[in-house]
This record gives sequence, structure tokens and C-alpha cells, in this order.
Amino acid sequence: MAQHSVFTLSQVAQHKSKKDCWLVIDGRVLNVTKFQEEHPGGEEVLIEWAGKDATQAFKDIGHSKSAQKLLLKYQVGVLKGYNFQNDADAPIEEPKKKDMSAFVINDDHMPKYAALVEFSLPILVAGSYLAYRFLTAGLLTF
Ligand code: HEM
Repeated sequence: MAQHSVFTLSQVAQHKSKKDCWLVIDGRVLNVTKFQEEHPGGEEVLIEWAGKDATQAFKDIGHSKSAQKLLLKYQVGVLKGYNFQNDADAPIEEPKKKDMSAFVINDDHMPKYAALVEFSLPILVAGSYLAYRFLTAGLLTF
């Protein structure tokens, strides 16, 4: 799990200008200074919420899933004392182990020896053919 700095709300409140704009959403401390101009909802709303907990405002808009994922890109830390209630809310940037296991299970359907057979079968066939040609050529000569 990625390590994050822990900030209090009063520390976040020190970053409330256009040139240094932080806010909190779902316990994540976000530095949105560089995102202001890109924000489809305009920079004004971000400045309005700068230095504050904008969770409710963010949710009220009904931001899309991709907007929610975008939050991770701007995360610089977590809010002190915030209780991440479930895994989905936890500040994790890498895929969860549970998600990964789905891929591992799919791999397990193919036994390891099957991969070896799959690899060596063409070599065996080619080798047998060459041996056959070699032996039959020898027989024809004599
Ligand atoms: C880092 C924080 C934020 C990110 C990454 C973000 C991202 C986005 C994105 C991607 C959209 C386009 C629509 C969508 O995909 O949902 C959007 C629209 C919008 N956002 Fe944000 N947003 C953030 C914070 C906020 C905050 C704090 C407010 C405050 C109210 C806000 C207000 C809006 C509004 C008004 C729209 C336009 C909605 C519309 O046109 O229907 N956003 N935002």
C-alpha cells in the first residue's frame, strides 16, 4: 500500500489560494492547483472549496466514476482521523489483491506441464520427421 502523509484540516486550510489550492474529498487530501484549468466544472468551484472539505459538494454534483478515479491523481495525503469505512474508500492506488486473484484463478485452469508440452510438441514433431527422413534415406542408399 502506498504511503501517504497525514494532514489536519487546519493544515489543509493553509492551501486556499489559486496558486496553492488543496481540498479534501472522502478523507483524501488533494492538491488541485494544476487541475484548476482542466476542471470541466470550472476553476471557480475549486477555489471556492480551497482549503476545505469538499466531499459533499463533490457528491452533490454526481461526478462520474472517471472523475472519482481522477481524485487519486491529485492525492497528496489523507485527512487525520478520517475513518475509511470500507476497502473501496481506502486510499489505495494499486489494484486490490481481491481483484488480482481473478486473473490468477484463470491461469490455474492450465496445468504447468501443459505449457511445457505446448512448447516442446512442435520440436518433437519436427525432430521425428527429420529422424524418419534420415533413416529412410539411409535405407534407400543401401
Ligand atoms: C479533484 C477534485 C475534482 C475532480 C477530479 C473533478 C472532476 C470533474 C470531472 C471529470 C467533471 C466532468 C463530468 C464528470 O466526469 O463527472 C467535473 C464536472 C464538474 N465538477 Fe468537478 N471535480 C472535482 C472537484 C469538484 C468540486 C469540489 C466541485 C464543487 C462543487 C466540482 C464541481 C463540478 C461541476 C459543477 C461540474 C460540471 C457538471 C456538469 O456540467 O454537469 N468539482 N468534475
